[in-house]
Amino acid sequence: MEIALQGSLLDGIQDGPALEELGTSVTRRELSAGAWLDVRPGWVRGSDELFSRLVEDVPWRAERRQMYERMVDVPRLVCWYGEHDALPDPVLEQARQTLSDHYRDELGEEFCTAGLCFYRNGQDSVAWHGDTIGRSKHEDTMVAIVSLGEPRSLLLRPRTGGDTLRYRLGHGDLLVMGGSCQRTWEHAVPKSARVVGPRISVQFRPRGVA
Ligand SMILES: O=C(O)CCC(=O)C(=O)O
Ligand SMILES: [Fe+2]
Repeated sequence: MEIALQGSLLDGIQDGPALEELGTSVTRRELSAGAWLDVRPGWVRGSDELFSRLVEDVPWRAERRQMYERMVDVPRLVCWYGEHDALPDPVLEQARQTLSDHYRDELGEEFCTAGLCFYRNGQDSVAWHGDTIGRSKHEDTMVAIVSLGEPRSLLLRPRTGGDTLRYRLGHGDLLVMGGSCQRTWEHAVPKSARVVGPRISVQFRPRGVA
């Protein structure tokens, strides 16, 4: 009796990151042109510890890319996990599985890859783009983003012009871009002039979408 009680008490105050329920806690927002967003604030409980673990455990890489005739630093650190790579933390494995289960009927396939971005401070950013490398150039798909650490603004705007939407994402929030979102909308994480702490974004995508 005492032991059982202690066990259940320990469950309730269990340390360490874990996933909250997904189910009906996800709110959908229909956008124009067959695009939509699902949002689930605070999906990862204890997310600050997961953030710290990923800062340490992920082999972050600085990338450079050609911009006209110059090579420039990509303003964030990155790490890419393909479908056969072990993810750097069991909570991310669990997140990928839970997302696959939740969206399987609608998506018709699994989330496979994980792209990680580390925004070290307000100077790190990602410019306006859609994730249109691969099948997402022509097909509807989903990109699920888990945000850890300090909140940053994720902006979205329709390619045909229109108002920009702003979501402040951090501390375990989930946002899923779905439908035609990668083709018909663009997204960005702009630089911030304010002093902002670091954020990690984990993007889960189906095979052949980048
Ligand atoms: O930081 C984010 O959540 C977005 C990252 C992103 O759009 C990308 O890597 O394609
Ligand atoms: Fe993106």
